Amino acid sequence: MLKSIPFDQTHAFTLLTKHKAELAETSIKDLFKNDAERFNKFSINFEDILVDYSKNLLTDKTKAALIALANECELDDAIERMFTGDTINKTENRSVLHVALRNRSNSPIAVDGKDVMPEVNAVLEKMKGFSEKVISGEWKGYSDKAITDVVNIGIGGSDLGPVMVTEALKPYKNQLNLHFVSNVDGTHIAEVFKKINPETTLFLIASKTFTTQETMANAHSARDWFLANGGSAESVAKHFVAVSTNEKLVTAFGIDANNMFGFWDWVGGRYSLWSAIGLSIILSIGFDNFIELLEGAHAMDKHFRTADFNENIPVILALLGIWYNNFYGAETQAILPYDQYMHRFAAYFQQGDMESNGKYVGRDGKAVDYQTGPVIWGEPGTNGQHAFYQLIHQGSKLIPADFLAPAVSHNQIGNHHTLLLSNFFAQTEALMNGKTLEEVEAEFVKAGKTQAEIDELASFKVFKGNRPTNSILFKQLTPRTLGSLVAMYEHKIFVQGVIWNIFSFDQWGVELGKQLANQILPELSGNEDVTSHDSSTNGLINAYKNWR
Ligand SMILES: O=P(O)(O)OC[C@H]1O[C@H](O)[C@@H](O)[C@@H](O)[C@@H]1O
Repeated sequence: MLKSIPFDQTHAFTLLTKHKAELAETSIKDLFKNDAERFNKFSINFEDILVDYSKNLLTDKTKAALIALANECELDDAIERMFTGDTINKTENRSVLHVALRNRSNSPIAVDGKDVMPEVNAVLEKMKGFSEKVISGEWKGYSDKAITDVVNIGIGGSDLGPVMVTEALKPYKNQLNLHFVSNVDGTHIAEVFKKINPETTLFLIASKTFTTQETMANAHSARDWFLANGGSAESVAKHFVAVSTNEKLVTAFGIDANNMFGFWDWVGGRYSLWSAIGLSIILSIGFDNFIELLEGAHAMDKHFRTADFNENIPVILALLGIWYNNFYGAETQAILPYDQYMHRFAAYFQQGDMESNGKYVGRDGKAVDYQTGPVIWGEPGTNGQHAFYQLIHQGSKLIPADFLAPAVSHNQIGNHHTLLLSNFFAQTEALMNGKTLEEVEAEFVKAGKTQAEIDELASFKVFKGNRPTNSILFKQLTPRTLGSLVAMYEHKIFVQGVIWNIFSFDQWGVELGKQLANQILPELSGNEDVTSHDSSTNGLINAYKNWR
């Protein structure tokens, strides 16, 4: 079990608070001027990934103090506990073993004394056999036609990972058309129905619990649609498979246990794309590419578990996040991929990070009085530049940002990629350097402006700079590299949770939402006015009843 170590009572916390005051007059720009080795010192190469964290408000002393903080919070011990199957998810009494799902070395990992690797490998083999049949056309629908379309029905962790990865790895895609239905809004599934043919469609019902209201509603509507459009009860087995930990409910729904791909309660929903939840990924890019994804994640796992904290990418990124979040009052973290294929990457980590570290209760059961998880947001560059970067450059808030980009594009069209990357390089430089009043005035003079015009306008064009960024440059967005990048962020989140002294692997806040919706549901039938809530909720429900 993880110890409770209140983070703000550590010696390192006090040191960092003092150290922040020492840095008050320091700019990142000056740190570069005074140290020719800064980039080499504060960047890490890992396989085809280069993580440059030199454009941060960080000196050797800052780094040492942050690592001292990690040590004082016994991060080493926490990492080992995760990798060896300790029940670190205390509030649900579970191990946290997404690392076992991609444990390509196959070394034994025990939960309650039993090695989980044979089961992990058995499910992978089952998915391999099944996906090969579907992709090759050997798996036939009820009218003996090959499958052309796959519809993944799931939400949260049973949707976001597969969506993000299948989008990111589109260049590796085969002929199957992938669709994702998550929202309980009937519009989502209705639009998919317009595009598919029941004879050639395979539905994957993906739900860890197989109780999630949205997913169950969509699954039943899919089956109703299938039966109403030519399918029969006997042919359901050819068109519906399930991905779940709950065999009982899967069979109760009418899906044969043979058509179920299992996983285990030690896989958190938001960490489940590596499990059978990845079946839609396998169907989209093939089993071998999925294994590459796992290999990439496994390589990052090994790095995280063994590298000295000074050179440990997830640890460094996590500590930098804590530095800004808890010592500079930053409330958000932007994730900005300069790769259109990664357009769901930030959305994916909204769940990964905010569901994990959006907690105010410490591991001792008491409320913490410091900030925990940041608000995660972002869009691909350069779209973001023309939307919200104004606030990052000149707003009143400090917004630490991760910039990610591939050196080689999958689509070599004209000079698009050099244009894209020139923006990637320019933005972090500009965020750091800013623009002084003198520089702005010089520009005005050059443009022939009068002194009166300069006096009136110059201040608006000043950029303070000193805005911290990480640049994560990688060779190309391959399955292996994507696997490493996702695992890198997963472990970053883990490290932050350990240091903030919270439990990162439960999600009671989401469970509350599920209960509340179920309470109101019966009140929405009938025409009588509802009076059981506050006047706003009553008023809204009753207005809805009048209009529908
Ligand atoms: O896979 P399930 O069980 O349908 O859960 C879907 C999602 O439900 C809730 O929002 C949370 O528990 C998430 O972590 C989970 O990913």
